[in-house]
Amino acid sequence: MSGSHALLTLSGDTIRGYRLSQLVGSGSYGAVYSASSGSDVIAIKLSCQEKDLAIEASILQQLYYSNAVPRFHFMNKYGAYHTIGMELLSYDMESIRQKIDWMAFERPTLIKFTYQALTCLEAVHALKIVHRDVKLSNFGLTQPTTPGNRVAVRLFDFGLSHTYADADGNLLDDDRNLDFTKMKYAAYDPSIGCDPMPKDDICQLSYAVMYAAGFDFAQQLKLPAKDLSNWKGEMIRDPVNTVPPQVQFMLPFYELVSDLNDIIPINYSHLKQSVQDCLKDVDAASALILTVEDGQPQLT
Ligand SMILES: Nc1ncnc2c1ncn2[C@@H]1O[C@H](COP(=O)(O)OP(=O)(O)OP(=O)(O)O)[C@@H](O)[C@H]1O
Repeated sequence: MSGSHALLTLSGDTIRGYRLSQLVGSGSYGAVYSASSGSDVIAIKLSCQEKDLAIEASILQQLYYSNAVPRFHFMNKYGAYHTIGMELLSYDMESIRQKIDWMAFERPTLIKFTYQALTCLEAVHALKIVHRDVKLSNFGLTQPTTPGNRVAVRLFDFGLSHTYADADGNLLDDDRNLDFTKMKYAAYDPSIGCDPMPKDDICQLSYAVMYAAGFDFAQQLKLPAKDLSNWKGEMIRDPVNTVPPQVQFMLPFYELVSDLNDIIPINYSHLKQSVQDCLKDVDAASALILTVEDGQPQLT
């Protein structure tokens, strides 16, 4: 059995007093289980990638009170695996998208999601951390709270993240030397070899939003490298004529994203206001509501 396959068959094992109950997700190097100890239910992520998991644990700890990421519980070693215990989220945004009509969120949902996702990134960037792997499947929702089934957006999977500057603002290298030119959904600058910076997280968010709106971003990523790069460049040079029809209504946001650079500090209030301006009759800061009927989630 390969190491990664073995990661998927650990239901029933106990880690730090928590019994792994159900596999809730898996990625290239990790598996995530729901796990319980009495009435306490959490998520436990297991991975063989020691360094990535240590970075992720440290970042979740730093962001504990931010309401931007799942709450950190513990880090542990379990046989050959490294583990993180954290708050159990409900759905991730991509798995909801796959289950809803037309595989596209409605405009008010897109607006509320984008607003909250920006708030998450603002908290992350405030600590001089850049996520570098922003995509729809890396945003999750908290467990619904009663009354009303309100949920909040959380950013997770900090395996590729990096603290890019110290407290004095000196830039810090990442000795993992990750190559972001190979990441299809990288923002334009990293795709041509620049180090990913906070504005690139926001650019990746803008790609995630068009995908969430029903634009066939997966097909776009299949373009020859040169064409894909040209398209990303055009999104910056000429958003009016490049932003896909599904998110033309969010042009105020895309225009601001195209103006971001690494010199001028990001004005998150301005970005959030631009999201609000896209749909004036919806309060972008109002809560998202998650309902599930016959296994079919709805996010409004
Ligand atoms: N705290 C959590 N609560 C519930 N589910 C989670 C949680 N964290 C992650 N998941 C689920 O597990 C999946 C894999 O998690 P994660 O993305 O952190 O692993 P990874 O191996 O780093 O993945 P990737 O290959 O995308 O980098 C996610 O897509 C999500 O569905």
